[in-house]
Amino acid sequence: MTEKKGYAGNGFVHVKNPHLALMDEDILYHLDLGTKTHNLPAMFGDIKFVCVGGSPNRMKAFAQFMHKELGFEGDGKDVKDICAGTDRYSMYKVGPVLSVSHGMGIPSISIMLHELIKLLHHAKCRGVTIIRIGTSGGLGIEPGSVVITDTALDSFFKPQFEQVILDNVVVRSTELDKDLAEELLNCSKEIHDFPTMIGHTMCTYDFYEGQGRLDGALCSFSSEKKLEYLKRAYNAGVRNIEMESTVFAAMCGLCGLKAAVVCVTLLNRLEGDQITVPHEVLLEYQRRPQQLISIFIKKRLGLYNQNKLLDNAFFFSN
Ligand SMILES: O=P(O)(O)O[C@@H]1C[C@H](O)[C@@H](CO)O1
Ligand SMILES: O=c1cc[nH]c(=O)[nH]1
Repeated sequence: MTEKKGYAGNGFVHVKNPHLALMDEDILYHLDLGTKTHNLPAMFGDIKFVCVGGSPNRMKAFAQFMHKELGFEGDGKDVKDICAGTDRYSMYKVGPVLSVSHGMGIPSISIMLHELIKLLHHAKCRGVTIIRIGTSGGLGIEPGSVVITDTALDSFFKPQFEQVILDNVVVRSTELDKDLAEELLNCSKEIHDFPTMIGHTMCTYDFYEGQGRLDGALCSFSSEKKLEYLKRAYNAGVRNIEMESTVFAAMCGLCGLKAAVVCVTLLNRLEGDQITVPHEVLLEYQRRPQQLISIFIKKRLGLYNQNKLLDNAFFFSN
């Protein structure tokens, strides 16, 4: 069974669940938010950009970076974790930007996305763009390159995500918004410090065996088999490998959210498995997608003027 994409005609976020309308209260358990305990439209109604990524520290750093980039007063160091009541995910709001962590892998991001999408729906948000800013393993490209995903592929190089629902397998499309990917690539032309490209991203259920690594606790294949698989992936158009893009693309597509995946590559998987770059270099790599997204957001808000910020602080309130 294949499910059809959502239609985002009116710009609202679609929740495709008839049971929700019958519920008196919706508790977003893993976010420690709820429709009766929080005024979600007042708290989140102005959100236009949602950025998600695996690590809570990265998403806090991104919020602090956006605080500075959008010209808010102060250093943003005291930005509050809205989900501090739970240690599952972290969430920060900076004007129209929401920065949320999702943990590692498909099950973790999927739980976060169910609750985040309902949150945007309850808050009556319109015209939201959602971007995953992550890390990945590169295929045949220079480490530190940034890949903007056009289509997320599964481990068989298919553009689909298989969701098990009860005892059925439902196949969902993993295509992302092509215009958004092009817009992001255009923004990357403002940055000259690292290469950025559009390519397919392979999404796996595991970092080790699932990504053809020889250095896990378990490995049953040869170095030749690994390279043969990774080269086939490269020939299928895959330029990087990570662990969330298929379910992210599928869920956002069905709920009418314009979505993009922008990941930096930490290594070239055709040359090795272990991530050997020093910690400071890793931190600098992780900032690359953030730099790109900051330009994109500022351009969308009309605040980007040849690298000079307009005096925009008074536009926003936290
Ligand atoms: O957003 P992050 O950097 O967590 O994405 C990738 C995919 C996995 O979650 C993780 C593996 O190291 O990094
Ligand atoms: O190789 C890598 C690096 C980061 N994240 C992944 O999923 N794989």
